[in-house]
Amino acid sequence: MAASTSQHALVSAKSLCAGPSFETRTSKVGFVSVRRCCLGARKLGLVCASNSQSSVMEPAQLPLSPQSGSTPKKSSESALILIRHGESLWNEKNLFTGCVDVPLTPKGVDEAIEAGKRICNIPVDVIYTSSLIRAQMTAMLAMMQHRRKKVPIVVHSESEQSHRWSKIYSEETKKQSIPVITAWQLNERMYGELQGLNKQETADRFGKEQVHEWRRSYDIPPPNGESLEMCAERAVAYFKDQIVPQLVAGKHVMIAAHGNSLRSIIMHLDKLTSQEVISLELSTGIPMLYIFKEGKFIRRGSPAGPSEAGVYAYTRSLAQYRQKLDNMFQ
Ligand SMILES: O=C(O)[C@@H](CO)OP(=O)(O)O
Repeated sequence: MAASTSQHALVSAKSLCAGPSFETRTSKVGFVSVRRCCLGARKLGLVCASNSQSSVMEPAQLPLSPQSGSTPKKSSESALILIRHGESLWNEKNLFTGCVDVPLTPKGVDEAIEAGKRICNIPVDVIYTSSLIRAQMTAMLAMMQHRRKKVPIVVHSESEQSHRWSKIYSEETKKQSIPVITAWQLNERMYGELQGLNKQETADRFGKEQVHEWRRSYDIPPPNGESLEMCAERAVAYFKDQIVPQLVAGKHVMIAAHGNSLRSIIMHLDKLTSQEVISLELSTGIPMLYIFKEGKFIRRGSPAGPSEAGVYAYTRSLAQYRQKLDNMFQ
């Protein structure tokens, strides 16, 4: 079932994204049970709401925003990479995690490194992560693999002092950096009174159906926690207000986040219904690539590793970027 539905996703996408350079492997897509894909043709709200982060960020360090008076590169396309964090210590123990701030396991570290190899030829100008360490570790470990070798630097916006104390005084050094913006809105959905409980024991105690309803219904929250709908409300609002303006400005964006905050964003990008999104499962550490062009999101599948044979999700401009890296680093 996973293979056939993933295949469906790719076929759907392929019909919209013409060209031979498309991911042909279906097993590594990281999605299962999605019936409708690559339909991100919805006009997005491109108005940038007030940006608490940008008020404390270095203009030279920052991606341009429409509010800054820069001219968006209208004809350009931007890459959007989504990565669910690698396995965490509580994934390994089968515990409900939610907003508890748990680090990666060694396997999760490896997954993040592998994810990085898969995106090492795709441009990244700005990184968004949740405020949770497992997403931040994933973003940093993945970027260590990037061929461009820019340094990801966490933007500290918690106070005027933290902004001032983390200032960089070299324009050249700034150019060789990638801002990493952390946002609680991208956090995993808050799992309420299930946080820290064992998933199997909870199913034994409350019944499989009840626990499945808490885990995979769209609008039924776990006790004192967030439903997927509630999580989507804050994650998608953040995506539209803060991240879309970067894409409109021609910036290439990576988001490292969580199963449910990313499902929310994918629901928005692929226009999935609430029925469709509940059967969408994301693998840990598998990057997903979208192209943002002329106000539309086009799903390009999951990039393959650089040493793997075969074609994948490149567009012409991504292929040119890869060529540039080949020229720079060979
Ligand atoms: O425990 C959690 O926070 C999440 C993600 O690992 O679990 P679920 O699979 O139920 O969404």
